Amino acid sequence: MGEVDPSFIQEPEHRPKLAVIKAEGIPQIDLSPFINSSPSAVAIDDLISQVRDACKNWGFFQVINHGVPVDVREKLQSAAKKFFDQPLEEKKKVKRGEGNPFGYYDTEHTKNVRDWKEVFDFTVEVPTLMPASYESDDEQTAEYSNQWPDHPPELREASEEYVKEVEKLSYRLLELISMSLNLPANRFEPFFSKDQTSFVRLNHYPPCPAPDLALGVGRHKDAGALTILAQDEVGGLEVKRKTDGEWIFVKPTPNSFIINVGDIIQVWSNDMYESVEHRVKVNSGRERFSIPFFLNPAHYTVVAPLAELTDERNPAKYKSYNWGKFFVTRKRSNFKKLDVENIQIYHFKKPELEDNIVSLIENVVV
Ligand SMILES: O=C(O)CCC(=O)C(=O)O
Ligand SMILES: [Fe+2]
Repeated sequence: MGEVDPSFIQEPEHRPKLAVIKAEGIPQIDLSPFINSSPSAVAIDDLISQVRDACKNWGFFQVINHGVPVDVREKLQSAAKKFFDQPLEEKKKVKRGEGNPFGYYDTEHTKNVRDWKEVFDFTVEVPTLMPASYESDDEQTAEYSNQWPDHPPELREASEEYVKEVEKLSYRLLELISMSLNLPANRFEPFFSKDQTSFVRLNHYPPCPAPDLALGVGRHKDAGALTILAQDEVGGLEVKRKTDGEWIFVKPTPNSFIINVGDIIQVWSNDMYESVEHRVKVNSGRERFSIPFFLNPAHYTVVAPLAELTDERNPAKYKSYNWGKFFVTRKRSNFKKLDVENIQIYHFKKPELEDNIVSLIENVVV
């Protein structure tokens, strides 16, 4: 990417600190009791309570013994490196464009500042159905498929194998999260079993001559339900600690995955769990690779706090919204610098005072 163009420069208050804060990191959870075929009830209960604590306190956790074979992950990591090692003209042959949001690109903006990275996105469900536009009155849908490059030839198969394994893990995690909210294990399954809009991103962060000014990914929250991230040994991910807003470095642990709850789980849980801000630092010496799997529901999913988790004492904090429209609106702002803030779930937040008054009136009447 050469010199640091001004479009990459973060506002002073969002620039990264180069020193790493020594702190207790995000919790690590050993999933082996859940991956084993005959786990004890006590072990499962313990796991559920670890997941509950991690989701409440951090919104993030790291899992080990997760059941995804290490060779499946390594095959994709090495194919991804081969892909990004090619000259730009080669990568641009599978560039995302007006007609297809999946493929290669290097001009993503997060909060209107350009990210120091290049990515290759591919979708899980082929074809993936999505609203054709972000306009709320346009009901047309579009069908998207993947654009696989000729080189390296193994990228497609490595990607498809990886998805199969990580998707299984995502369902197990959803079950744990569901039980941690005192819901049946399969409560979330119908949102994903048909027409899911999940996708995988291969991230490449090249060495950056100004790691004090730019970020690999600017501060953001993931918009979907759940993210399962594989990071390499270089490190760079930072999570905003809920207790004090400090940015905490996520130390790479070999063969682990980093899990975070996204905005949709925040809304479903009516703020019991929070989708937490994170960002990626870059460095001047080493390139870094990471692979997030974004678990997203069908585009027609109407996202709202779950009825089981709300009542008159804890009324729904959000108005419902359409996932597909939210997603395409967010994507639009990620690819060009806009003058407006991109769409966020707090735009759907109900005014609390009004809620309280309504529930007070209801209580008086009843
Ligand atoms: O590369 C990473 O560690 C995280 C990337 C990320 O947060 C994202 O792509 O949403
Ligand atoms: Fe993210």
